[in-house]
Amino acid sequence: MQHNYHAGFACFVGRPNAGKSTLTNAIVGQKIAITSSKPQTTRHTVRGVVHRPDSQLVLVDTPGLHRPRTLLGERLNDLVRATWSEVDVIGLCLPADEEIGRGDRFITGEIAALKATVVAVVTKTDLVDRGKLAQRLMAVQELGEFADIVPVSAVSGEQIQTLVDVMVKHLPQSPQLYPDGMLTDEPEHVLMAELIREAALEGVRDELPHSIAVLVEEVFVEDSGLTRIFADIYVERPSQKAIILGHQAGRLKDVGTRARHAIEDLVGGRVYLDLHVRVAKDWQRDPKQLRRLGF
Ligand SMILES: Nc1nc2c(ncn2[C@@H]2O[C@H](COP(=O)(O)OP(=O)(O)OP(=O)(O)O)[C@@H](O)[C@H]2O)c(=O)[nH]1
Repeated sequence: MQHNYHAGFACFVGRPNAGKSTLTNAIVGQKIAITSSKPQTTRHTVRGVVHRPDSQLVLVDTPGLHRPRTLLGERLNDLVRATWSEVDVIGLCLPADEEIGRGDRFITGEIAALKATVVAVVTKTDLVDRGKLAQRLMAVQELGEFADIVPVSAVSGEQIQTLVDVMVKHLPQSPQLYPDGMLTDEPEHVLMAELIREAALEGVRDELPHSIAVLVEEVFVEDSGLTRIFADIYVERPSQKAIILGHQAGRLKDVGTRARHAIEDLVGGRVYLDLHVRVAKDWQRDPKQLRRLGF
């Protein structure tokens, strides 16, 4: 483990419209906010990873907290608290152009009990003048105990790097959590795998009904913006491999082109797709293989 390397999870919370999503995008600085219509299997959706030489800040999405009115509401809130309790740093977003309200006080109270370090983030500072901002900062100071209070504007970019510095400062010492250059994890991988699987099945659906699975091994976003994806298409038998490959692997080439276009639409940039077809004998009956393939 690299000495003095810090890494951990952080999320932004706050009432609706507080500027959480805009702030996340400003920090990560790339189009990575891919929303899957499928229910998430992981508790966190990683929205982005900020890589620095000595640290890694992993920004996750967490569901919003609501005033519980029903038992279901309480259960949901328990889930939210469980999720929140897994992050190291929470950025509480409070818009500079609005008074602190009951919703803000409620959320502040809820997160105060967690182990996470809470940083108050006064958002949308470009919408107020200095006098108003000073007033708001004082009101925030009275709202609760915060490790830091950072005013930012996601629109002008002001103080965004300072906020990252502050959040990183509160991360625990830890080995690197994600490979260099990786910006998102599972949900995006799952979506990419699904697009590749769709392309691979096109035209041969009747021949290969359920015997094909796709595993995205690695995704790297290069500085140039090119996304490199390494994925394996798994089939059960060599005869099925031959179908996927086609004559002189010509069919696989088409599959790759179709999948690449679909993924380029998804990530909003250029994609290099490296596809391999592998035979994993009877993977559907092997729990270990199934788990590996995400089932
Ligand atoms: N002027 C200005 N507007 C901002 C800033 N950040 C966010 N906004 C605007 O505020 C509105 C809400 O921003 P979001 O990022 O969607 O807020 P959110 O907290 O994710 O909202 P919910 O998804 O409803 O919880 C949007 O119209 C943004 O364009 C900022 O720094 N400056």
